[in-house]
Amino acid sequence: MPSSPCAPEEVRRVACVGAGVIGGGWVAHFLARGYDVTAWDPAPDAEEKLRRLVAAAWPALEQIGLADGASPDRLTVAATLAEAVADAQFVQESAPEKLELKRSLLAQLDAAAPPGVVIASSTSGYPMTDMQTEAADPGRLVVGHPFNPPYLIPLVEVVGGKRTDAAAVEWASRFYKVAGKSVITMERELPGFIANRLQEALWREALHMVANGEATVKEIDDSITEGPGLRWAFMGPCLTFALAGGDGGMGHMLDHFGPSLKSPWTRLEAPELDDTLRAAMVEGCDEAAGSRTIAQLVAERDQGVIDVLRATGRLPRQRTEGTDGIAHTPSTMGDEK
Ligand SMILES: NC(=O)C1=CN([C@@H]2O[C@H](COP(=O)(O)OP(=O)(O)OC[C@H]3O[C@@H](n4cnc5c(N)ncnc54)[C@H](O)[C@@H]3O)[C@@H](O)[C@H]2O)C=CC1
Ligand SMILES: C[N+](C)(C)CC(=O)CC(=O)[O-]
Repeated sequence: MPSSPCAPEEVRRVACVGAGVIGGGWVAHFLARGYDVTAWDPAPDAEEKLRRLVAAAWPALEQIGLADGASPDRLTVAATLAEAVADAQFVQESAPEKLELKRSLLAQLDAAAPPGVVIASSTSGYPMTDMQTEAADPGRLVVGHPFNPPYLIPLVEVVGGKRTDAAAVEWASRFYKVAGKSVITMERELPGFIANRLQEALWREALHMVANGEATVKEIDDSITEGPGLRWAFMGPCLTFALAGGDGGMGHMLDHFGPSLKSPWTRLEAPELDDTLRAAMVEGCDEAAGSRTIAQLVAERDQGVIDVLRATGRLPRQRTEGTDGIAHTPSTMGDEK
């Protein structure tokens, strides 16, 4: 692979390919961090939806602090994929989670983007080794797995495939940090990466409980938001459980509770996602949402994440009032740029 044409700190132009929930979220994030963003999405109504998503996210982004010069006006929606990436200095792909589509799209992006520019996929679980098979220069393809919404949740998991150049992984990790993200750079490929492997374990058990009538959607959600979720925002599951061992820490915790690992609390197989389970999950979520629309829930979630980031010291607690009446808080989530 030719080396990247610029240092991560010098990037000014980012291309986002695929502009749905996650691609749109990336667009909002990069705009808020002061980049020029070009997006492309083949759906006929993509531009309208994208601009709506950015407008809905912007108040939250203003709250956490915009980079100098950041503006939704710095978004260009390109007519073609080639136009979108023609002068990009970094490309984020967020197309649907279909392996064949990813393979062919990444090959097209590789053919169209300037030589050496790093191309990252938002995939939720495919190893890059499986996606980079058709690209002429697989060395510059990495996974950059975000969390929804990418404009508020700091984590990105970065990992290359067997044919990825180590320099591309290093470059992408550095770039995301400069762009305000919190990065885990994985040494080796793992389907589902780290966080989704953990989330899927929880999710699988939730589906089992609903399928078996053991718990409702609301009980499952409350059990996390009123319970362990409060701890997980600032202390992970391992350290949290070390405290369950009292002064004896993790050692005592394992001696005491280790045998329960063999109890039937965990079920290794995923449940069949049949029509009945699908309907139960949809109905349960509708009930939990009550009269709140998706747009209202998104705003509620965004405010909740900001409050948690602030409460846990990852954003300044004090806000200053700008002359326009908008709270401008310098974000600590992008302090490397
Ligand atoms: N939804 C989520 O919570 C998360 C999703 N991801 C990953 O992000 C990626 C995108 O997922 P979502 O945004 O949820 O899907 P989505 O369905 O909301 O958006 C996908 C977009 O891709 C567009 N598209 C279709 N064919 C395309 C092509 N050939 N080239 C470019 N764009 C194309 C669609 O028009 C659509 O706007 C997937 O790889 C997914 O696994 C990662 C983290 C979280
Ligand atoms: C549901 N999902 C597997 C696509 C979720 C993710 O990949 C990450 C997230 O946002 O939790």
